[in-house]
This record gives sequence, C-alpha cells and structure tokens, in this order.
Amino acid sequence: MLINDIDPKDFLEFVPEEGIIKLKDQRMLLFDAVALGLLRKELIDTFGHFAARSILTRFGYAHGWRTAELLRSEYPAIFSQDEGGSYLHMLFGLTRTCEFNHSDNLASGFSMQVCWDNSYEAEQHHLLFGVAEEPICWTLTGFASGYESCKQEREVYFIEDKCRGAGDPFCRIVGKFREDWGDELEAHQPFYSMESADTLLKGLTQKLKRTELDLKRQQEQLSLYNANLHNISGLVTRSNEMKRIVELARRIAKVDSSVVVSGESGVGKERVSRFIHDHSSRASGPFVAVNCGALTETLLESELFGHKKGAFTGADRDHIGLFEQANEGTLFLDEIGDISAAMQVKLLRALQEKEIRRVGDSQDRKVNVRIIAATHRNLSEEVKANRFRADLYYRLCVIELTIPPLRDRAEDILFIAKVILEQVNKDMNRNVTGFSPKASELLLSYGWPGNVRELQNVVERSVALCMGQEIAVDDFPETMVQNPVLVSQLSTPTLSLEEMEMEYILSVLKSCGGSKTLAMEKLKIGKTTLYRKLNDYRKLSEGLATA
Ligand SMILES: Nc1ncnc2c1ncn2[C@@H]1O[C@H](COP(=O)(O)OP(=O)(O)OP(=O)(O)O)[C@@H](O)[C@H]1O
Repeated sequence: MLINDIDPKDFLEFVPEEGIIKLKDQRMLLFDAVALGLLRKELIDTFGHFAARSILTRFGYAHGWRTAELLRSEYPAIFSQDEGGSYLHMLFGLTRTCEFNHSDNLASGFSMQVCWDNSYEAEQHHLLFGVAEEPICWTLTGFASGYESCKQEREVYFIEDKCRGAGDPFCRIVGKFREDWGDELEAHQPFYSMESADTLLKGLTQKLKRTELDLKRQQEQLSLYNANLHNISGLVTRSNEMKRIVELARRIAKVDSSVVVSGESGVGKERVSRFIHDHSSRASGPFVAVNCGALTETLLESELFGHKKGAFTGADRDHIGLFEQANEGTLFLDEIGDISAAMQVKLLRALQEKEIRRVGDSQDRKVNVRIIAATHRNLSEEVKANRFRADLYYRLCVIELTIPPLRDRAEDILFIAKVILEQVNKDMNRNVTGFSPKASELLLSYGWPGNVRELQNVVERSVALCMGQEIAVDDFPETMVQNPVLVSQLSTPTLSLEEMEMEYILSVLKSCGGSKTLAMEKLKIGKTTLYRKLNDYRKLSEGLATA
C-alpha cells in the first residue's frame, strides 16, 4: 500500500458521544490554529524567545516520536516508507510537503530534505509577530527530528534553513544524523535538551556555590602565605595537632569514602566534617546534619529515610528523609554510637545498597550520599562489647579521624579564645582588648571538659559581664574559678614531661591564689626560674595580641 492510496478517513475515528477522536488507541485533539498561535505568543512573552522555542521544539519532538511509534506498531507498511512522517504532518493539517528528497547511501550518509509551503506555524508567527529574523517552524522541525530519531533508532536532527515566517517563499528543513552535522548543530541542539527552569536554576546555584568555594579556598591559601593566619574555613587552629588534622581532612576530602570522626563533645567534630564536605567534590551539594542520639528509634528512622503519607498516626503528608535531602552531598550522622541495634541494621542496608525506602512505602529509591559519622565513644570498643555491629563499623570507618580534646592542644586555647573574643566584640558592639595575665593562666590551666563549645560560652559570657578593658578572672563563671577542672585532673598519661611540669606549676600557682612568692616556696624554685617558665606561657598571649 502506498501512502497516496490511503484515505485519511481510515485513520481517524470520531466518537463525539464519548467526546474523543482516536487514531487507533491514541486520543487526538482538534485545535484552532489561532489558539495555538496565541499559546506560542504567551510562551514567548512570558518566558522569552529561548525558552519558548525550547518548549515548542520538544513538544514537536514528542509528538513526532509518538507518531512514529504508532505507525510502527499499527501501520508498518506506511512506517517503512520514507515519506510516512511527512504524510502524517499533512494528515494532521500542520503543513503541506511540496518537495521531499532522501538519500541513504554509504557515500553521502543519511540525509533528508523536506520543503513545506503551508506551515501553520509560519502563518501564525507571521500573523502575531510579523516577519521573523530567522526560521520559526519550531514544532514542525521538532516533529521531524522526533519522528526520524524514533524511526532510525539513532539521533536525527532537522534544521530549518528557509522559512515563510522569515519571508522566504517556502520552508525547508534538512535532517542528518547527529554525528554528521558537525559544528552547525551546536546552535540548535540546546533547544532539544534545555532543562526545566528548576533544573536550570539548581545548576546555576551549584555553579555559583562551586565558584564561591573556589574563591574561598584561594583566599585561604593567600591568607596562609601572607599573614600566616590559622583560620581555615572557620576552623581556627594554631596547634600542630590540629594542623595535622586539617591536612588529613583535606586529603580525606579528595576521596569519597565514609569517615568516622571521633572525639569528645564540643571538640569540633561537626566543624571538621563540614570542612571535609566543603573541600570535596560534593561541595556544591547539601551538607545535612542529624544528631542520632537525640531522636527515638522511630523518629530517627522517619527522619533518615522519610515516610509516606499515612505510614503512621500523624503522618499527614509524604516526608522526604535526610538521605534524600543529602543526595549528591554529605550526610553527617552525629552520635552514631548511640543508635539502636535495629537502626544499625537499617542503616547498614542503606549504605550497602545505596538506596532507601521511605517508611510505609514499597518503592526503593537510589541515593548518592557520602556519610561522615561522628561519635564521642570509642567505636571499636563498642564493637568488642557487641553494642555496635562490626559490619556497620567497617562500612562506616573506612577512614577514622580522631580530634584531640582542647586541653591537649594548649596552643589552641588562647588563640581560639582571642578569635572568639573578636567575633563577640563585633556581635555585642564591645571593644574588650584581651585577657588579663591571670585570666590567661586560668584559661590555660582549666581542663575544658566541654572543649571549644565551652570555651565559646565562657568568652561570650565574660564579654557580657566584663566592666573593664580586659577580661579578668572575676568575669569567668564561678564554677570555673572556685572549682576548676584542672588539666592535670583530666590529662592522659601521654603528656610530655614538659607539659606535665607546665600544668603542675600552673595548678600550684592557682592554689596559692596567684601569689608567685608562695608558689616559689611551694615549688622550691627560684624567682628567675618561675618567671622564665611563666614567660613561656605568656609568649602565647603576647603573640595573640599581634596576630
Ligand atoms: N577549631 C575550631 N575553630 C573554631 N570554632 C570551633 C573549632 N572547633 C570547634 N569550634 C566550634 O565549637 C562548637 C562545637 O563544635 P562542633 O559542634 O563541631 O563539636 P562536636 O565535636 O561536633 O560536638 P558534639 O560532639 O557535641 O556534637 C561549634 O560552635 C564550632 O563552631
């Protein structure tokens, strides 16, 4: 059967009593050409030329593709003929094909040239906008590309090079395989793949974030070279221990493995984890943190994996869990050592399968998330005591980072305190210049069980209470002064002899109410020795004043 022998009435079935027109099983619609022209105008006026062209091109592409699929299954005889698509164009009243050329041989490759003399699009565009500057049969060209791509089972693109809408006597499209087009296609292809406004915006935001991060890194590098400052992405440090951790974190950021960050509460585990995220290839993705220890098992499950509407009483809408929210980014699981045995199994499954299932759902969803877990516990001890699953431990603990407590980083104490002070000064609009020598001594001798978080609170409170230029011991919380948890009470036996001596001297001085004469007597050392040793401490605070 040849195309020309076909009676169009055999194709379309009008069923007005049901309110439908059918082409086999596909529902078709009859549209007024002017209404479609007005839709085009709305699209151009609302979204601009580029977006409108993309929408109409892809609309045409989908129409062409579906038409080809229908022909393939229902009318294979027509489908096999070159002019099948053109015939459908005419049948649908979209345009009339006045010339058709097709070559499909090895020498010239696949190429198709079709001319139209009655394009509804050219007519409408002309009516609503006047003569266009370039070809504008976007839907029809998209249709041809979709139809031929489906038929050839390869990407075929048509480009319109003459158009009645642009003042030419007829419209002409030329079609080739993508790889045969060369550079010419570059200007046209984006209209076939333009992302939705949402995706476009998301992409732009990510690019912007990446640029910001690059800039931040460059600034960090510059500040390290220029001023020897030790504030990297908000991680203030001067001690060698922490500088080593930061270097390690930088290297960890380059790989995508799971990490366990351990250390006492308030020591900076989350801060370091964020640093890893910010310096990783996921930096432009989200960093999502959750404190696993603060939630009940049921709540944690629904927080992590999400839930379906109606999954339990009170679940009145679908809830996207943190795994999904952290997609393409990092999920920070704080206090991982506190999760229940049942939760450990569920988490292990999510990590192994890289997919999650919302509570009450039957569908698994793929997630691409890097896990950084933190704990104040010794996880390997927890494994030995059978409180933490060994398989989950090994899955999480590909890399382990242990952050030392603040009392073991004496060099950091005054330095961080000074940086916090500057910040608090700004926040409270104050101009407190520093810490008195006695206050500095106490900051150094205190054991900081709450680590940096406690130091932050103490400095903030002291600035609020401080009456003079400098923070004095009296500005510190009473418990810290009356009942100090001394470094010597908290330190591990791995302290060096020098550090032990330093702590001892400071604690004796403290017990003598700051009197150096009494301390000299108690310590049985001379004035020069005591002053020299205390000087070693002071160097830090003096260094801070010039930092
Ligand atoms: N090196 C540092 N420089 C600047 N601020 C820091 C540093 N370390 C920690 N902080 C600050 O101290 C506070 C506590 O840090 P963080 O929350 O990272 O500790 P954590 O170990 O995760 O605590 P927790 O175990 O209680 O969750 C935060 O406000 C953080 O910004």
